[in-house]
Amino acid sequence: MYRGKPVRLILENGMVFQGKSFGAEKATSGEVVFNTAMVGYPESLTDPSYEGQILTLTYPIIGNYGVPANSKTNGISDFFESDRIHVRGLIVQDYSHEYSHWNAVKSLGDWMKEENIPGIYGIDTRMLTKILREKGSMLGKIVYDDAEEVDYYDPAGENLVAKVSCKEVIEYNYGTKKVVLVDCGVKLSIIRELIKLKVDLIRVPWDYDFNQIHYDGLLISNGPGNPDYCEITVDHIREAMKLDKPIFGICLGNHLLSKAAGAKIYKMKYGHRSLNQPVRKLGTNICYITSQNHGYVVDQDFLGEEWEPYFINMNDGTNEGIRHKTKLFSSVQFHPEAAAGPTDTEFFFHDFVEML
Ligand SMILES: NC(=O)CC[C@H](N)C(=O)O
Repeated sequence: MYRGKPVRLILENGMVFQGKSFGAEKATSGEVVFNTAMVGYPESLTDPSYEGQILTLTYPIIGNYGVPANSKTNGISDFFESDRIHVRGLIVQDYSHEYSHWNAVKSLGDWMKEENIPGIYGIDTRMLTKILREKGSMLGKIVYDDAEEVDYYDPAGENLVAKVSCKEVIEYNYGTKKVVLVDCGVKLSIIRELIKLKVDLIRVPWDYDFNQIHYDGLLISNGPGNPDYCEITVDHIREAMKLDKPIFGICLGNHLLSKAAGAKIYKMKYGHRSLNQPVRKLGTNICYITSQNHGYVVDQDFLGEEWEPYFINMNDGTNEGIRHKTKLFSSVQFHPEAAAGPTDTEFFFHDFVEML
């Protein structure tokens, strides 16, 4: 049954898709990207790395398990990846007006209304994804027949990390070993993983000079947008490398450590956004199935000679991590904290804490 106002999705190449609205009734624009996961919309919507993007989901039935309460433990949300929705819009095939789940307290549409985020359904998202795969990620907008148009918005033109990073230092004192977490738009699951392992966590803004702090290990978080906006963070990482303390980076953290190691970053045609990306550990036949959400990737050909590629994507051969040949510096392009997705690579957090 189709309810909701008529609304259109327009791509920058001029293609128009007619659908119905759910969530907030407002026009929006952003970069249209697709995720092929079957579950995980509460996690994806609140993942700060989606800032500036309109997300389309290929799994056809969305909303059927509702949205959990924003309950918190020690001040940290139990089920979300940040304190708000970061996508600028959501495109789905069949929106479930009814939901059922032990953990749900509201519908996806009601949550999006509260957070002022529009959605469009009734779109063949698999067809749309084929178009995005063919032509590459595109800008797009969701517009109402009876309302004002909006301009295309290109997230690449803005420093999104500055928008989503914490504004001041936040401490989580759960242990003795001190870990500095550079918050470029950190997913809360990363913080939950580290707290579980009982470290003393110092979460600092993306541009904070953490080299003035005495710490045992440095973790560089995920985050949205073009890594070229984070040159100051790269400078701080380069400085930190002189200390020989363990450094680990996740996703945008892989881009930033790689830049500090001399590599270049480029934008992929349509990115990796799913919960089943196969990565192989180089020099072995070990393959992990990983959770991913990134549009930019490391060109490992420019890595300094003290560095080596660590993991490789088995679908398209792109870089999935780097490591220093002799020091405890490494980073991965995928998400060991999962959320959503497989927890097979969660051991990276244990390994990192062991090194401290
Ligand atoms: N999840 C992330 O950290 C994303 C990294 C980067 N913003 C990209 O899209 O490639």
